[in-house]
Amino acid sequence: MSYRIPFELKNPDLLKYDSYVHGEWVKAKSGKTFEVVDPGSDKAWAACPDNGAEDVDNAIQSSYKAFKEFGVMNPRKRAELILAWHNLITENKDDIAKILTYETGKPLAEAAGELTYSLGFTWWFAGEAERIQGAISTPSAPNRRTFIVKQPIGPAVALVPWNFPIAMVMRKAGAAFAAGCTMTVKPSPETPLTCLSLAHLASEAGFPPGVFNVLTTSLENTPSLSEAMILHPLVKKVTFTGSTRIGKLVAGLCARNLKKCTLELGGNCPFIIFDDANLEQALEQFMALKWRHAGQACITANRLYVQAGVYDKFTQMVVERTKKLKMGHGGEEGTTLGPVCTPRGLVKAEAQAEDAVKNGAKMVLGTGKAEKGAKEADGSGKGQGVGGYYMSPTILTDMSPDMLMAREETFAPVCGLFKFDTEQEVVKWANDTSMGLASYAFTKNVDRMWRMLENLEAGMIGLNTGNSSAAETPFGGIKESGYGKESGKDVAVREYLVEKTGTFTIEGQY
Ligand SMILES: O=CCCC(=O)O
Repeated sequence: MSYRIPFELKNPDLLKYDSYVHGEWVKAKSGKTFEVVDPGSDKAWAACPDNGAEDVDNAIQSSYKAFKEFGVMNPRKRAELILAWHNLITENKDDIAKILTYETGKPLAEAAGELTYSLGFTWWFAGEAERIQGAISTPSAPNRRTFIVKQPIGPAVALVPWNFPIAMVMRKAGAAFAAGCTMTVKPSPETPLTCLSLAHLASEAGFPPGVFNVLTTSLENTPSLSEAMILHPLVKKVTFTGSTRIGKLVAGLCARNLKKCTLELGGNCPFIIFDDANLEQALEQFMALKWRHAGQACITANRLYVQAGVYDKFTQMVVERTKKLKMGHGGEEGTTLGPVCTPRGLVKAEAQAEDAVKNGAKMVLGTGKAEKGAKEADGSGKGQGVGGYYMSPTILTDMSPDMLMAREETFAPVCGLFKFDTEQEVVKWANDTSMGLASYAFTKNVDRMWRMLENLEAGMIGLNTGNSSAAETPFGGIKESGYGKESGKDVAVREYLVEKTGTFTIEGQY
């Protein structure tokens, strides 16, 4: 079947439809393919190999073969390769952003923003490659010195989500390549093409065959392919970003052979606004965080807690600003809110909104229902009617802790406001979740700010700040949001290293 590509690229070579193994573009052994669909129109526009477990050994053997050389390559050379990749991605930024929009639905400006964010990783990890250092010390036993050397752990596997498919690949691969590890990536079935464009540019940048492999697959084959990748004896490290449910399965598979793994899992992040907050500042930060990718970020503001004294005012502010969003196809000029990436996302969001209303919440904006075709966010119906997985931004007030939206990640453009009275009460509610990815607090009281940093249970705390993700800062959760860090100084690369302790006896020295 042939497909019509719904956009034009300056560099059409970026569009690759086969998997990438050992420097070759390859098909699945079964010959099967699966379709890539534009969430903004519900139309398939490409197809990629539907790899299964039988395709794994070839890719991992290649990764292992490449590791033998890449793992001992001089760090300066690895840094140069990462930088060459960085420069090529920069040159092709606009084109890759377009592919991203037609895979994920996110508006072009946001897609370009993801590219800028992602390029932070290649820039940062090019620097980190040369800064991997051991340690030396003098133990209590006489005449001895101990030292620690760090070495790449071995071939790694990355299981990558669809919501930030470029950033997640570059964050994981950047750290792996800096450490000297090779990586086989399994992109999400929704977003294989951006990953393949990165593979193409990695090859142009001069990475040796096998350093960066990509195995694409369908939703149906994802469990068996992932399992085969994780369990392959030559794989020494697994990194996964996705739901807590799947994260637990990944951790279980890794545990069988004591394989090191990094898990970046779900969030259920509270966003707390105290009476003494600067409401304009809080609103700016909230708008950017909450509606980013139609609410589909793991660190999104999932529960909005507003103190009683400013609750009504802030509700009105957030409703007025949200009405100005322009919902539509991500590729259309001026769109600020795209569709969600999958129809299943809409089903979950509808159920959550319905549950909230049934339990006493008031819907003050939107419908909480999927709609066909893009409309203005104010419900005026002036949209383009293009089909796709749309829900106009929905705001609910009078939320309570027993509702589904308080307990689960929403991952859609639905926002619920909870009213609270005291700091003690809100901290209790905020922490009343098995998740611990990010939390946000807005206050101008310095003592309270510090208490929030210490008392909120999350791996990342935004203080008068919404999104703080950046290559320079460690990213990662606590509790059931996972373990291990990505990005940041030393900690991210350490996930791909083993440490060896050497002990040396010196004659004639103290
Ligand atoms: O959704 C997960 C990643 C979001 C981020 O890196 O800021």
